Amino acid sequence: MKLLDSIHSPEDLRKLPEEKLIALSGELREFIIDIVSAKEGHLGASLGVVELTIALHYIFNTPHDRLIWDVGHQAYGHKILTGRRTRFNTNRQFGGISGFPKREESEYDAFGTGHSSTSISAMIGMALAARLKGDNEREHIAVIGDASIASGMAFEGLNHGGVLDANLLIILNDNAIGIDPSVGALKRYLTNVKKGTAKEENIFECLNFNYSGPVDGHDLPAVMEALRRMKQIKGPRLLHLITTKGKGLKQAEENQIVYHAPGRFDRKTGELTPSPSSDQPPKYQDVFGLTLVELAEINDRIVGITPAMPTGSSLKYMMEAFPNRAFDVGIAEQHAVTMSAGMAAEGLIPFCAIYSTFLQRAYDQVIHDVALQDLPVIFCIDRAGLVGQDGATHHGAYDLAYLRCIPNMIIFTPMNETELRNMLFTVQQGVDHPVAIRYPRGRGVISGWRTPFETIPVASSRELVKGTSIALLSLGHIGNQATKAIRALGNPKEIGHYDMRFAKPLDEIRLHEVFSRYDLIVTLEDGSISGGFGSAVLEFANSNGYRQKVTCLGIPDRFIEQGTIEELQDDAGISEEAITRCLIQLLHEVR
Ligand SMILES: Cc1ncc(C[n+]2csc(CCOP(=O)(O)OP(=O)(O)O)c2C)c(N)n1
Ligand SMILES: CC(=O)[C@@H](O)[C@H](O)COP(=O)(O)O
Ligand SMILES: [Mg+2]
Repeated sequence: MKLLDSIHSPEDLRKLPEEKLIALSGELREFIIDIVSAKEGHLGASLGVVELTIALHYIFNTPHDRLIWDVGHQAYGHKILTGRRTRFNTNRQFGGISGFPKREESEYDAFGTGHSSTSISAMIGMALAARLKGDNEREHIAVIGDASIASGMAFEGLNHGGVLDANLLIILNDNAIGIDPSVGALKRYLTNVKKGTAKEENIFECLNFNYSGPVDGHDLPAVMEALRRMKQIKGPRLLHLITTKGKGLKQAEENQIVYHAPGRFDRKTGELTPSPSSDQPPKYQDVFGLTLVELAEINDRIVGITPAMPTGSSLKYMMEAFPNRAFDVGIAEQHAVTMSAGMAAEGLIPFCAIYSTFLQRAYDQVIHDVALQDLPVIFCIDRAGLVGQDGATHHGAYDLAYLRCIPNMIIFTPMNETELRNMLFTVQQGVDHPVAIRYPRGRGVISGWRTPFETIPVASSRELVKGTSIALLSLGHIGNQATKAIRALGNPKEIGHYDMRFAKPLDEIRLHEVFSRYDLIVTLEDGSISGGFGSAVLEFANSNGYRQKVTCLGIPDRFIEQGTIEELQDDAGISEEAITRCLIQLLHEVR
């Protein structure tokens, strides 16, 4: 029997003789590779903290001692050792366990994560709570990566934590990479610490943390010894571990960007499983990234900004082509937005590429620094809508609602690659307002997308099909599901379909036509119904005295968990089947 099979909780782990832990780390690594190779997920980060995970649960009294995993994509080993080994094959699947720590899933998941750099603040909150309850012994541990600790929120926590008389233990897991290589002055400083060439003063000691390290994070006895030493000390402490992302799988160590979340791969050779067909439409992110390079060639005022997602957003193409005009600022969404505002104030045309879910962190900057000054920052909002297996922390469900209420914003969402390309072309000609262009994770619908540029007038929509009594108004890529649903019903003459393109400003001329012609209206979007595009249409109808029934299809008022995008769209009621069901019902009403 394997050692791993005997561990159902950290209680079992703590009963193992210490000399067996190295063998256990080998088994844990193999188990993670086994499951992730078949079921997909985040690989490199979890492989890099196998020794640390075992040591933490062995030495500390979890779950009483609080353990928080920043971002949480490295917590697979933690999940497996804390009673979820037999369910780990459902990781990130619909109805299965989450790919991130989640309080409702286990008492060992002290705090839910997914977005980065929250662990230090959450840990401080828990430590202060313990102190107020008269417990000065409990330990509070935040495991945070080198890219995440460079974020503003982590610095806020360091600044506060350093003056507290509370049990705070930060484990800095330094592998010198985020998803893409880490950037910035802190990265440079940490590199110098590792080389032993850092200045005398240690940055963390200056902030009043008791610093220890750097320690080889794959030398299990050394990690155990360091943790035991830290346990003897009270107050704010930081242990600096050096690890290798992807440790234990050659390809993952050698190609850390790809093996961050590699998709399926051969468990034995490590080779990636090829995708079924090369003749697929392009990913929206690539249409954005490659089109931006074309536009930057003809317009030297264009600059590109990404907060730590050059590969995921495909801004990497512009970074390669124009290294002086494209910037990875690290995990710093707030800085990315305000820096873009500064650039726009100076007459540049900043394309700020940012995932919908991560833009949430820079909401005040969007309002206060961009919109209030009506600065023409172009937000290229990727991963809008349901994103799939990353689940509730990562869905881009709210951008339509949270942007629509901001004065001066123009919100465009393309139904296909050509519309995305043409809108990127349009805005660089000069729109004079902030613009949000939102598009989903995944592929578009057409292969020959590199068509000649055309301008898209602001607030213009497209009539796709004229009908007699039911108008379906769709926004963005999800409109393709509506096209399929209408086709599946045999293109009934009653149903008209419109690609509305703009959530703000609305194409009011079109809406007057639609409300004058049709008896029933359906709106369709891949964002929250509350406050989104459907709400905008209802506001229009209300303020113009139209009385038709308006059915709003979109993401309902609950958090959608993880699964394939198809499963989740069905769950939310916006899949092709769900749209078909809705249209059948409405056809009964009008026939
Ligand atoms: C606020 C926020 N921005 C961006 C991301 C996307 N993201 C997930 S992991 C990651 C890199 C994290 O790097 P690091 O902290 O060094 O951890 P490692 O993966 O190396 O363990 C990024 C940018 C995120 N999760 N949250
Ligand atoms: C953990 C995290 O936040 C990222 O790794 C995220 O999962 C990336 O998402 P994409 O795969 O859509 O780029
Ligand atoms: Mg890292």
